Amino acid sequence: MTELDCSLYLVTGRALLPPDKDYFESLEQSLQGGVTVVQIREKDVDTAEFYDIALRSKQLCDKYKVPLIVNDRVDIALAVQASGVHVGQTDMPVPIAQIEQAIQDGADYVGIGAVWATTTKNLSKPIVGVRGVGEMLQKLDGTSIKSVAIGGIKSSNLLRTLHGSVSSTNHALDGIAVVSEIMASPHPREAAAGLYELISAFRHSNSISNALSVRSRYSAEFVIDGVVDLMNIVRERSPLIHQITNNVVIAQSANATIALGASPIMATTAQEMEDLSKISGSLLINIGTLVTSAYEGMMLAGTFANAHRTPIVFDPVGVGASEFRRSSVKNLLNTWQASVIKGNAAELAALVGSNEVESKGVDSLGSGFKDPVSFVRDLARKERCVVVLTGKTDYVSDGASVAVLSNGHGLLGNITGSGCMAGSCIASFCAAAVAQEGADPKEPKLVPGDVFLAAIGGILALTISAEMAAMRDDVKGPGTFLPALIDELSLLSAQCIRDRSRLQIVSR
Ligand SMILES: Nc1ncnc2c1ncn2[C@@H]1O[C@H](COP(=O)(O)OP(=O)(O)OP(=O)(O)O)[C@@H](O)[C@H]1O
Ligand SMILES: Cc1ncsc1CCO
Repeated sequence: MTELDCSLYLVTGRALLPPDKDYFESLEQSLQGGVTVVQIREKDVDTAEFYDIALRSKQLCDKYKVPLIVNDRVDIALAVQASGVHVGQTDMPVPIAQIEQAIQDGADYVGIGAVWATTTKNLSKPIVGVRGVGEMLQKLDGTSIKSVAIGGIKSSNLLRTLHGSVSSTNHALDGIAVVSEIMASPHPREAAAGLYELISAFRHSNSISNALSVRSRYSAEFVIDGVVDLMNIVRERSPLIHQITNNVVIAQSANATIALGASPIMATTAQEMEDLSKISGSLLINIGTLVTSAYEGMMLAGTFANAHRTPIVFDPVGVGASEFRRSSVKNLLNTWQASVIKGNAAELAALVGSNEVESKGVDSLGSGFKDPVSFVRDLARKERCVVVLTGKTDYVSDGASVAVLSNGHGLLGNITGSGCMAGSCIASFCAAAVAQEGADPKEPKLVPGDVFLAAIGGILALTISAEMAAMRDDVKGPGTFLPALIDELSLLSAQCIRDRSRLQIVSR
């Protein structure tokens, strides 16, 4: 087979056609819209009818110079001189061994899925999940085998699917397979064209960068200027920050948000997530006191946030403490894509299944990672987002650069919820970053704005305010420190950030 362009791989199925839509008309319009490969899949037809459909489909595909692949039936593929035959299930989870087998068998491409299951109540539960796709793609490193993700992919989750389905080695998908969004559409040409445009834009941007980091190099001066700009935007625009957080810190996190200049709404119920997603500048999800009802809200809120290209800051509080937290975090991260994951050393160690750092409930014990710089960089690449590792020193990475931040005060470690407030501050800066850049629907980035700068900004705002609070005469200990910290967040000036920031950028 000649070089296969898998960008937009249509899997047909006459059962999905809208009423009165002719199959061949639909196929031709989807070819005009930019479908690059067609796989015909027919259930419950006899051989003669399948042959007929395959032959006419082949003629249409030839007209548009698009390869035709036949699902499962080698005899029909040969009879109509199709470009190929697809073997194996199309909509069952692909085990990693099957990828290895396909490499050995000399396959031209592999379909990886099912990424998403069918939609129920607006919530797509992943089967393989985009994080699973990324792992499988890594297996294809060094081969010329193309890859296509399949299963429940539609325009509402396309960007999240493309963004998340990239391995740590930056191996991205060659394309996506679509069934119902094109086949069930009364306007398949437009449906295909919209999908094709986004896929090609993403593939282009991912080939020139890793589509995760905004810049390949940052200087400390540039970062501080950027942070000051973002802080001003928080104050000028007062973005709405939707926070689903724990009931230990809910009031102090809301107050920290207001002090910084943003506007909090603390809401957890699934029924209101769609409405809130339309008006929020960013979303914070913190699992500190996770209950089942809030978990449902988190699943939905994140899904809507991705669809609206709104940043999600995720705080997997105490993830190592229980199996419930571990499995919930896994499902959440498989369902939506965070823009920032923030945690202390024990939480981030538990997230990757490492026992390098011990935890005690929500707290981290010991001195942390041996090589925190490499740890945050690798995790950012793996999770396809900015990672913030908190502690006496904070580390922030976009998968390329690492910012090492040495501000803060020991009193932050003596109150509860300083990490949670850091999350609220980061979410406020993320909303400012989106407002600063503005959403360009043609730009294939999951969220607009420089999330790396925003994450650094949130940490600097909290830690420098903490230093200011700790110096005050009225602060006698943790009890008086907390209200003073809220005061200092509201008083924080650009000059104070410039004078006090202690940051170093490590690039490799
Ligand atoms: N000893 C310390 N010195 C300076 N800064 C600190 C110290 N301890 C914590 N901080 C700061 O406090 C913030 C929160 O970090 P920490 O790692 O304590 O979060 P956490 O463990 O998630 O907190 P919590 O679970 O109470 O919300 C970080 O920005 C960090 O820099
Ligand atoms: C103490 C505590 N327990 C669950 S959440 C929380 C707040 C700090 O993470």
